[in-house]
Amino acid sequence: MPNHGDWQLGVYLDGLTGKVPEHPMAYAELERRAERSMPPELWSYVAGGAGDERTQNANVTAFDRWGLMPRVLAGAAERDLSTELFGHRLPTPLMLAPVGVIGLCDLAEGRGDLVTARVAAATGVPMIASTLSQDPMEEVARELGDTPGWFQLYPPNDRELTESLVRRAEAAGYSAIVVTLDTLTLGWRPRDLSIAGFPQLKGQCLANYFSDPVFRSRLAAPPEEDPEAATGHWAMIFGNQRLTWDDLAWLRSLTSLPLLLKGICSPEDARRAVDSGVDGVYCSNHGGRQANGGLPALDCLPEVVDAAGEVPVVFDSGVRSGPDVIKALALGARAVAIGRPAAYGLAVGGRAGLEHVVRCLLAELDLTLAIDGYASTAALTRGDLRPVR
Ligand SMILES: Cc1cc2nc3c(=O)[nH]c(=O)nc-3n(C[C@H](O)[C@H](O)[C@H](O)COP(=O)(O)O)c2cc1C
Ligand SMILES: CC(C)CC(=O)C(=O)O
Repeated sequence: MPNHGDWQLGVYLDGLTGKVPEHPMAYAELERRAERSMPPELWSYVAGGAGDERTQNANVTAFDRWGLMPRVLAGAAERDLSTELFGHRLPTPLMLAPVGVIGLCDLAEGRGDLVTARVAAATGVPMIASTLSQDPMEEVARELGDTPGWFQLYPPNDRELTESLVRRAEAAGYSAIVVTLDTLTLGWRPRDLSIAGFPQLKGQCLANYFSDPVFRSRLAAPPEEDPEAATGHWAMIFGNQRLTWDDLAWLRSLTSLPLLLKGICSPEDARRAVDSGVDGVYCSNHGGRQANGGLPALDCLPEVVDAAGEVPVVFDSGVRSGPDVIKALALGARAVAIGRPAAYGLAVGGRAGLEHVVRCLLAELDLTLAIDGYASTAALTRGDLRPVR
């Protein structure tokens, strides 16, 4: 596993003379380039959010309301970016959030799930592999090398299939299961609904279902012979709106791997999750893709952290820069994940593009700590932030 020295300042500057592909990119430029590179239906699907996207935008601007207090002469010549999660010491607190259709964001070959895993292996930044993928989870896991991978589970409304997906994730070597609970049905996404982006895309990211023995046993003909019927069956089983807290004991009993619940924004839910025996709480509003009119995820983070107590909290939604990562950590997250920035990096430059996004983000994170006098990401606290007036 690469040590965190890889993205320390010196190497970053080396990067400017050739190691980092092209030049460091601010998020706005990355987004512009991604829009130019991606087919319109894929761009709409990835960039879009729920309703008029106010919550999605508020996720991003929420970070502007906090500022890191700069300190001087603080002994931050060497920085420790590492964090610990479920017995793994990770070189940095950054993670790659699960993104269904990340496969298609690899515009050259459509193998984005595998490419993302290779970038995870090269950078030591863990990947959370989505249930919705172009390539089966077993093949994705093989690309991860020594870097931990977590499997994100959309629990279908078929318990036997849910169990089968979890068993496969365990056998493939994933080291945690993340159950996403904010997408038990799809959100109101006008960009998708108007140009029918997602319906065209979804058939291409069902490899985990089509390769599953339980899923296959539900079909009259194998997916290779009748993909339309298989996709239709998937549409029937994907949504699981009847899932409640009563099902949590069953979900918990499915695995002895660390279990996280993703989509938690309310402190009551965080408390309930902890009481139900989960190992981690994943505070996220799905990047504003599911419900509009809600709170920015960052605003929910401190209360979720307080409610979770000793249980670690992972955060995503709106993270666009190194300083954003610092703010989420200071508000109590143990690790911080990116969704759209990773998808855009892949779209703009394939493997090199995604690696560039990851390395730029980590370099900016490290450089900001160096300048503002913080020697350790794990030691950041809320007291290091002030509200911006
Ligand atoms: C195109 C796209 C597909 C996504 N697919 C999944 C998914 O399959 N499972 C999941 O739990 N979250 C999914 N998410 C949500 C991300 O995991 C994450 O919560 C979100 O992207 C974070 O916000 P950000 O994009 O502002 O970084 C998806 C997000 C995007 C943009
Ligand atoms: C198929 C979808 C549910 C994938 C997803 O989580 C998303 O588009 O946000």
